[in-house]
Amino acid sequence: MKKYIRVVGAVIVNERDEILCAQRPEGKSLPLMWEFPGGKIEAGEAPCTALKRELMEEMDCSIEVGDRITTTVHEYDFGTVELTTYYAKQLAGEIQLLEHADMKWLSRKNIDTLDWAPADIPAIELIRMDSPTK
Ligand SMILES: Nc1nc2c([nH]c(=O)n2[C@H]2C[C@H](O)[C@@H](COP(=O)(O)OP(=O)(O)OP(=O)(O)O)O2)c(=O)[nH]1
Repeated sequence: MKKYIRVVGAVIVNERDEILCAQRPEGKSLPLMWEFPGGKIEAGEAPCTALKRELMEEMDCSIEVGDRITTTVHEYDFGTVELTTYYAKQLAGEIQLLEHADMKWLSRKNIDTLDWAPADIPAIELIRMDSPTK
């Protein structure tokens, strides 16, 4: 059976209703594809705690976690990823790219112009259609 990997992703929205998009590094799975910052939930960890921990580790950024967007399951050759996305707001700190190759802030309507990790596509569609009040 394939490895089942539970992952959380933060959809960070700024005051201009732009979304933070992060590019994966070259040397890992899904190289140079775009994703939401976040990562694997550790054993016994709450999803929201995992998301805050990952954002500190990857971007030195503290966040407030908001509404859940969606949970989707995608089978990759290296395993099955269950991705849950949450809206989030940046609370403090300058975003630092400690693990990612690049980042962009994109408007909702332009968010689908990047080469997203396949597991993210359902969330991308929901975010594009969503209102800017979140
Ligand atoms: N953080 C994050 N990971 C995602 C997204 N979409 C998606 O398919 N993934 C995949 C990529 C990774 O295989 C896994 C997340 O684990 P991770 O963030 O700890 O990834 P990693 O590169 O450090 O680890 P690895 O895959 O090299 O083992 O989920 C997303 O939007 N955000």
